Order: sequence, then structure tokens, then C-alpha cells
Amino acid sequence: MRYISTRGQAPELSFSEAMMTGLARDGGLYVPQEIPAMAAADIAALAGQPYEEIAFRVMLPFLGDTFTEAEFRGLLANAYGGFGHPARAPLVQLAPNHFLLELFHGPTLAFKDFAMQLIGQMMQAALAKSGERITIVGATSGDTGSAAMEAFRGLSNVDVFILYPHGRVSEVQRRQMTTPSEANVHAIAIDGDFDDAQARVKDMFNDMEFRDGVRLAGVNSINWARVLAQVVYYFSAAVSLGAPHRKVSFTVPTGNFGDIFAGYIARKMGLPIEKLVIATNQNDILDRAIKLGEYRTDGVKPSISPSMDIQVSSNFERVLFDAYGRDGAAVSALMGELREGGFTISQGALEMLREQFASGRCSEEETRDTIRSCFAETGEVLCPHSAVGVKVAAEHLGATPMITLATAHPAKFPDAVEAAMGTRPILPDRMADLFDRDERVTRLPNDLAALQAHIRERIAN
Ligand SMILES: Cc1ncc(COP(=O)(O)O)c(C=O)c1O
Ligand SMILES: N[C@@H](CCOP(=O)(O)O)C(=O)O
Repeated sequence: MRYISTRGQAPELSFSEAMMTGLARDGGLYVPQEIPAMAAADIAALAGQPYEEIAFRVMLPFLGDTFTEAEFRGLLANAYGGFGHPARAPLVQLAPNHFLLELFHGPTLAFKDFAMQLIGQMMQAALAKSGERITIVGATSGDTGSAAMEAFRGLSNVDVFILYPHGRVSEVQRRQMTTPSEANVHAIAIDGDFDDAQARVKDMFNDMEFRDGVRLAGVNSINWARVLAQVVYYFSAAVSLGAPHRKVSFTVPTGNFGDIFAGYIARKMGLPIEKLVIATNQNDILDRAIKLGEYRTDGVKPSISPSMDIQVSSNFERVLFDAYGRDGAAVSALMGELREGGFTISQGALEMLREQFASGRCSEEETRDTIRSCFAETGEVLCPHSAVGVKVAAEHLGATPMITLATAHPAKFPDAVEAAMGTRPILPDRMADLFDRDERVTRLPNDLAALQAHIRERIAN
């Protein structure tokens, strides 16, 4: 299995090289040269298997010779053993044909743990073999950062720097990033929004001297391994509702397009997914792109679902690569236009996108209403991101079972949930002292040189 860049100019890599490389050296994102198909009988055989076994069978064809089968099984056991639910990703029924896939039972209470816990294991195994030391720099709108720190804290051969937008994450999210005491994890609050943070991380990857000097690695969904690990729960959820004999649909609260792109890969592997619905908050660039054919940024608007306050959706580049016939030059040109504000999607590409994705948008008021009504009707407490998904899913219900991804635990966003339904969700016991712990964070301007200087100085000490 080889991996190629969406911009067509970077070297082809193996799985482990792509995982350790992060952003391709031409600025693109790595994708598999081809997607391995899974036969219907093999999909059917996943039913009733433990989550780790499903992950093993779904991911193995993508890994090449990176790990032996026994090694990979060991990594999966370590990654998911600490999850707070035996099913890892349980399904809850909301209505006769509407289900919620709870992805928040990992250590930091968001779906990011599914990929980050595993990528932490896989990267450590790769580093143990190579003897290298790496510097991970990531951008977060709140959840990737804490998941990354949790996965890598305390390691002697990895430093982790997380850039988050100052004042634009929830207090629980901020404290999850600023209170770990391990010296190898560093929180940086930047004066800007998530798009600024993500752009600076990509700038660091595109600065070859810095990149090679600090041995830069990425754990955002820039990293193909992140996306791959997220493909698994589409399979586990679908087979538990009767796939491949029965089709299912998914609605995915979407920001950086990584999670829904994992669903698109699952469908390409052969999982019979009828609809894949993009659900956005008021940062609705992806909904506008599908409906109007215009991919144009109009500034990040802070919302009560802050993790989705994103305009430049990194992984949209991966699907554009397919939509434009895997033409790296065409994707490079589009990304150039995006730097100037946006582009019009060609008719052919738009048709492909509309075949693959439906979309919808949820306002702030609708998010609050959905938290309130979902609790009243089902007893399920939604985080604001999951509420965006549930509201948009309701517009796409039909004969096929709909699965909405519940991407975070409501207790990560207590103020928004309390404002909506009058009750404050409680953090699990193991986090009960989160508000008593000391915080450690550096505030920096949205400036590449200042960020690089800070990182260089910290890793030198
Ligand atoms: C809680 C939550 N929901 C949804 C999303 C959107 O996921 P993606 O960026 O993969 O589209 C994020 C951030 O990524 C998130 O943290
Ligand atoms: N919502 C995310 C944004 C970063 O997304 P990623 O999937 O590319 O890491 C977050 O919580 O940080």
C-alpha cells in the first residue's frame, strides 16, 4: 500500500512513513493510492466482534508491513483498553429510525480519542524501532489538543505543542490542555482563530529548515493515520444495525472534514452507506459549498459548538482530489485560490460531491432547542456539536436507519448545555479535580516566527 499527495509533487510513501511525515512536502495531504475493498461476507463477519477486532480487520489492509499482526493487536488493546464503555462506541436509539453513536467514552471525552489513542501507540512503536525523537505541533479548536496531550504525555522522545485560539475554547477544554503536569506537553494560546492556528501549523510544515530541524510530526487529521482509525466506527455501527444486508446513513457534525471523510472511505471500502450528511454550525462553508458550489471563507464566527468553528476544512482537500480526478495540479491551483478567499467548484466536481454528500446547517438557537428537546423526548444529554448533528439528521430521516455521531461528552461544554436545558452536566469522577489543578500556558501572537522561536527554545531545554 502506497500513499500519494493530493498535490501530486511529493514522494510516494509507505503507511509508517506517511504517519510520521504528517503534511506532504508539497503542502498536500497523503491519501492511499487505492482504497482496499472489503467483501460483503467480510463485512457481515464483523457483526458481534469486539471493537478492537473490527479495527484490526478494517485497518490491516492499509498498514503494509508496518507492524506484525501480533504487534498491531497489542497496540489496539493498549489504545482502547482504557475506554469507559465496553462497546467503546455504543449506539443509543433516539427514535424508531434514528440512532446516536456515542464517541465520547475515551479518556478526554471526545471522538478524537479513538484515533489519537491508537496513533499514540503506533507512533511510539515506530519511534522505538527508529530511535528518533520528534516534535509534534498541532492546532486545535478544543478537542484534538487534549487528546494529543493525553496520548503522548510523559514520553521522553516526543514533545507536543498545541496551538489553540485564545478565549475560543470551553473552560473544560482549556483546562484539559493547560493542566497536564508532564514537561513534554506545551499549551500555546494564540491570538487568532482556529483557521489561524491550523495555517501556522501548515506554515511550519512548509518551512523545510524548521520542519527538518525539529523533526516535525503532525497529529491533526493532516495525518492519514488519524482518518484511518476513524473509519472503524462507521463499520462497527453499521454492522450492529444489519449492514451489509441493510443500508445505513450517517450524519456527522463537521468542521475540519476529517470525521466525515472517514465515512466516505468506509463507503469506498464497500460499506453500504446511503447518505453521508455534513452537519455544520453557523460556520457553514461546507453546507454552502455543497448547496451553491462556492467554497468561500467568510471569517470564523464563535459559536456554542466551538470545536466546529472552522472555515478552512483541511480534509476537504482530500475529497476535492477525488472530485477533480486525482489531478494534483488542479488541487494545488484551488488551494492557491483558497488562500485568496475561495473558489468556484467545477460542475463535474460538484456533481461528484453532491452524489457523495448531503448537507445541512444548524443555527445557535436550533442547537439550544435540540439539546432541550432531545433531553425532554429521549433523556439523552447532547453536547452542542452532537446537537448540530441531531438537528440536521432530523431533516434527512427516511426508511434507512440514520446514525448521528455524538462527538463529545456534554460535560465538556457545561455552560452551553446548562443554558439550553437548565441542568449542568457533570464531569466523570476521574476529572473531578480539573478546576483545582494549576494551569500552564504560553500566550503568543499569531506569528510564525514567534511560534517557531518558542518551540525551538522549549525543545532545547
Ligand atoms: C466535538 C467535535 N465535534 C465535531 C468536530 C468536527 O470534526 P471534523 O473536524 O473531523 O469535521 C470536532 C472537531 O474536529 C469536534 O471536536
Ligand atoms: N475540532 C478539532 C479541530 C482540529 O481537527 P483535526 O481533526 O484536524 O485534528 C479540534 O477539536 O481540535
